[in-house]
Amino acid sequence: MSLDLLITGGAGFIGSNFIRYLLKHTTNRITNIDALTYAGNPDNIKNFTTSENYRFFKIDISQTEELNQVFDRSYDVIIHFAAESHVDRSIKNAKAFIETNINGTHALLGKVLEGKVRKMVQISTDEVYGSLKKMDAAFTEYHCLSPNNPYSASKAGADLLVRSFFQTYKLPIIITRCSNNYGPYQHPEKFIPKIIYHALTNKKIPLYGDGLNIRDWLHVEDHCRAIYMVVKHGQAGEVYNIGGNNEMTNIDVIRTILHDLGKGENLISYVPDRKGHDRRYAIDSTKIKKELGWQPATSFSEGMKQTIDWYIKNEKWIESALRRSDLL
Ligand SMILES: Cc1cn([C@H]2C[C@H](O)[C@@H](COP(=O)(O)OP(=O)(O)O[C@H]3O[C@H](C)C(=O)[C@H](O)[C@H]3O)O2)c(=O)[nH]c1=O
Repeated sequence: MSLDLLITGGAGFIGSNFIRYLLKHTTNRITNIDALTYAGNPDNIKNFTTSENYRFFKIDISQTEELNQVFDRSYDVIIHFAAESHVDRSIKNAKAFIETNINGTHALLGKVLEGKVRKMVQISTDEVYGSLKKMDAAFTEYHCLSPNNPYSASKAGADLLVRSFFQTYKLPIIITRCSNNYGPYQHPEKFIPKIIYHALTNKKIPLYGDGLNIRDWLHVEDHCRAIYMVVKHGQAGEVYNIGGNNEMTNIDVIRTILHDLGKGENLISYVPDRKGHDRRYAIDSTKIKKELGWQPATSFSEGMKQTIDWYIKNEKWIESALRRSDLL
């Protein structure tokens, strides 16, 4: 059965990959809304317009009048990707993070409360759990939230609002929390595309602190497949962690990419640490594996080769993304 889906933030990295996944594997009707800020890139969605199941509106979710425009119909599911997501930007100025991530989520919850949507999936992050010490176990869905930077605090705030709407109004809402994504169409301010672009153009690669912070890397296509399983089969009120099972130190990520590109380690430049830099993220994804039968399918070495290949072929895309963000 085809579903009527409302996707927020569908011109961003994970959102646009999710729509690509839907157009390839399903016949669902898709309404994509995105504010097209620096990270929501029209280039990411330009091929979608040929599909008759797809429509796009430039909308800021935190502006209720703008949001009303797409409620000319009701939806089966909202899949809520729209978010300010770069930790370094949130440390400089958190205002947009509060507006989009908290007020925007609140505005969408209002639409679910009005009965305009049958189900909502809130796309969140493992950063809301805070940081783990190296030897600790991974975070499960039942860990308390302990965010350490303004970005993760804004996502935790949104998650708690979502939870409260489930508890108070019994609305059919689900939260997913992923680890660090990588793959095509990721904004080059983020670690992996930044390393690739700097290596390709022989620029120094800034490595924060001692380079031993650990992230768990998840290929974006594995993530999109997991989200669609949650859309179809997830239980209201539940949280599902989605991890890549692939923890690496930042220095090892850089070394892998430099090696794949045949570049030397002289490109690495140790720079002062990010303020409040979380040491390690790791999540336990047993729940989604057991309950929904999801598994990550892409190994890091294979996913990284594909990803590097994509950025090599799309160097112009990287430069236009940097220009849109005043970074070039
Ligand atoms: C940009 C940059 C980053 N780093 C380090 C900082 C982190 O330890 C690691 C990854 O950084 P990035 O900013 O790409 O991602 P995180 O801060 O882990 O957060 C990301 O993954 C979570 C799940 C989200 O939810 C965020 O939205 C997403 O941005 O590389 C450097 O050493 N140098 C750099 O130039």
